[in-house]
Amino acid sequence: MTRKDNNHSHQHVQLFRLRRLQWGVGSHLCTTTIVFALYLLGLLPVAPAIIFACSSVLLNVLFYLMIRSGFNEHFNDPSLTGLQIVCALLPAVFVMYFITNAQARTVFLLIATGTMVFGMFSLRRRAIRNVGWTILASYLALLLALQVGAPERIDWRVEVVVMFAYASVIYLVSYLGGKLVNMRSRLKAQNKQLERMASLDPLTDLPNRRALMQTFQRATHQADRRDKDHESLSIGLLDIDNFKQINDSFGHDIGDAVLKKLSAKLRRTLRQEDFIGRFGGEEFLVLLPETALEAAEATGQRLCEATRQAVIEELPVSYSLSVSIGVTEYRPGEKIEATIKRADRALYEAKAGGRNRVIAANHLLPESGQVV
Ligand SMILES: Nc1nc2c(ncn2[C@@H]2O[C@H](COP(=O)(O)OP(=O)(O)OP(=O)(O)O)[C@@H](O)[C@H]2O)c(=O)[nH]1
Repeated sequence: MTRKDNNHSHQHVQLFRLRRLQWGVGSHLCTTTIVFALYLLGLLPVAPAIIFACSSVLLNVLFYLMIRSGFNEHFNDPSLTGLQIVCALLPAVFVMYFITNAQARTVFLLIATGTMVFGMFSLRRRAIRNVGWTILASYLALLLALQVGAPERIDWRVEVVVMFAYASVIYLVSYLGGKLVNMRSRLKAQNKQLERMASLDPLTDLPNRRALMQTFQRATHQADRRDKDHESLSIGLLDIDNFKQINDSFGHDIGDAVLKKLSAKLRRTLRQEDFIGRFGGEEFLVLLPETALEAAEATGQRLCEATRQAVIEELPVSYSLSVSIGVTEYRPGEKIEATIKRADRALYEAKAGGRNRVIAANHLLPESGQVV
């Protein structure tokens, strides 16, 4: 993955976190509505209701700024889910203190459970459980505060049952959350493997034709954008010479081993930023970004030399392995199939000219009345 791809996916993750913050805002709005409903019902004085609404707004603005500025990256959980849930507890516990009806108080435990369930999608099992225990501990602290400030508002027998029920809910949610986390990481690993399988050639471990075409297409977009600075992009179509003969004389397994070992050797011969993949059979496509035709021809020569020098134990020492290569430069705006076709024609010339060589498709040389 290039640095640009990394940046792109990082921005994507941050955007996703911001979008998830909207859920938090939604839940705050919902709780604020309940708080004001309790006020209208005469179960809560107006001052705590207003303080609750203000602190909700403040918290959400704070979290928004933290994600927007990238400060969230300094946290163990950059999505800040656990922190958001725990911070949302403070105004809730504060407002609960002033609610005169015990039954109305438990509504907040219900909302807190909802937020915990929400945490199941991004928190690990332990973190979910910790959030749950924090909620329960806050509730207990509230009851103790009430015991001191307004003991007539609590019935400890009922509260013990409530807390026991809530502890069971915490256990259940964290258990299910753990299962969900496992499922998610298994799915992620399987997706990665599927992606790998869909883009790699199983024999040579090089990118397959599909991946090659995608990368080539992307490279042409970049070359088209940079056209003003004359950034070139060249390709080479490489074919092992007389490969059928290797199969026929030494067997298909030896043919496979040659493909495998030569692929690795070719990959090592190229620069880090170059790209090589198996185009099909014994044919390979090489993508050479920021490379003009002359330099591409020189790279082709290096690949030819590397093939001649390749030590493949499965072949007799006397066997001289060689490749033929057709290189060409991508012309801004053209279809990749047209570039490949030109490289293929150059490759055909290389084969016809005696193999074990590089032929560059010269832009100006007409062939059968066509410009190649
Ligand atoms: N062992 C092995 N052989 C393969 C594989 N894919 C294609 N081939 C063989 O590669 C050979 C290609 O033969 P041809 O197209 O005649 O080309 P060539 O013998 O290399 O001759 P030139 O290209 O003209 O030099 C065929 O015999 C295919 O069966 C593979 O994965 N493993």
